[in-house]
Amino acid sequence: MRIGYLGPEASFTHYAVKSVFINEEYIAFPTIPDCLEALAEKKVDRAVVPLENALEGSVPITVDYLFHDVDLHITAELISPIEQHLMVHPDHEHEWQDVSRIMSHSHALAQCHKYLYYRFRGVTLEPSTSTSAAAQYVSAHPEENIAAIGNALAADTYGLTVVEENIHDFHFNHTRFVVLTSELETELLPFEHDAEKTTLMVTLPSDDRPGALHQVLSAFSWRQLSLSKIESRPLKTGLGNYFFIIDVERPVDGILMQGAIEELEALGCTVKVLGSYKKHMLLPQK
Ligand SMILES: O=C(O)C(=O)C[C@]1(C(=O)O)C=C[C@@H](O)C=C1
Repeated sequence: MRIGYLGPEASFTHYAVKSVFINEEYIAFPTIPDCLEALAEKKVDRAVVPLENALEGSVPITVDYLFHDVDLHITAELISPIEQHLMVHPDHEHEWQDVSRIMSHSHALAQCHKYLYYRFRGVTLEPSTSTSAAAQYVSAHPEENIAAIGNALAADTYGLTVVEENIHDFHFNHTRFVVLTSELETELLPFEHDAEKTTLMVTLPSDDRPGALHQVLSAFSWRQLSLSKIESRPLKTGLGNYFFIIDVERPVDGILMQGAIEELEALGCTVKVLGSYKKHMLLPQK
C-alpha cells in the first residue's frame, strides 16, 4: 500500500505513519494539500495528515481542505505525544543562543510560544511547511547560524544537534493525525484502540433561523449521543457564515446516529459523514 504523508522524512506525521503502517511504501509530500490531492487523484492509497493539536487546536488547512476541496474520508485517528526540541547545525552548537532565525511549522512555533518569547525575543520566527522541512533547511545551510524546532528523529536524520529539549510550553502536548481514504470505511490498525467515533461536517439551513444550532445540538442530546468536539469554520461565503465539525462518540451505523443525521437533514442541514473510525494511541518517540 502507498501511504502519502506530510514530509519530508522525520516529520511528526512520518513518525505517526511508521508507527502503524509497517512494511508499506511511504511517500512524502511537501504540503498538506499536496498530500490530500495525491489521494484524491489515487496516486496514493492513504494520506496521513495532522488535524488537531492539544495546545494549538485544529490545523485549519486540513479542516478547510477536507470541507471545501476534496471528497475524502477518515478511516483511523492516530494520537501521538509531541516533544519539541531546539536544534542547530553542529557547526553552531556553541553559539546557538545567538541564532538569527528559528524555523518550524507554524503549529510547532505556537506550541513553544512562551519559550521563544522569553528566550529569543526579537529573533525572527519563520514558518515552514513542516518541522522536518525546517530541520532539512538548517542542515543544508551550515553557513547560517539558525535553528529548527522539531523532533529527535529529525535531529538524527538531518545530522543536527539538539541544544534544548522539550521546549513546548505545556507538558500535555499531543497531536491528532488522521488516516484518509477515498471510501467511507473503518480501518483497524495493529495497535490498541478505543471505541468507534464519527466526525460530521454540518452546514446549517440557509434561512438563518434563530436557534438552528440549538436544534442541531438537541438532535444529539435527547438521544444521549455524546459530543467530544464541536468547532466552527468559515464557509468562505461571507462574514458570519460557518460550517460545524462535530465529533460524536458513536459509530455512524447505529440506529440513534442514523436518526440524528436524518433529523438534521429534515431540519434543512447539509450533513457530510467525514468518517467513522477508531482512535489509536501511539507511543512517544524514544
Ligand atoms: O508533522 C510535522 O512535523 C508537522 O510539521 C505538522 C505538525 C502539525 O501541523 O500539527 C505536526 C505535529 C506537531 O503538532 C507540529 C506540526
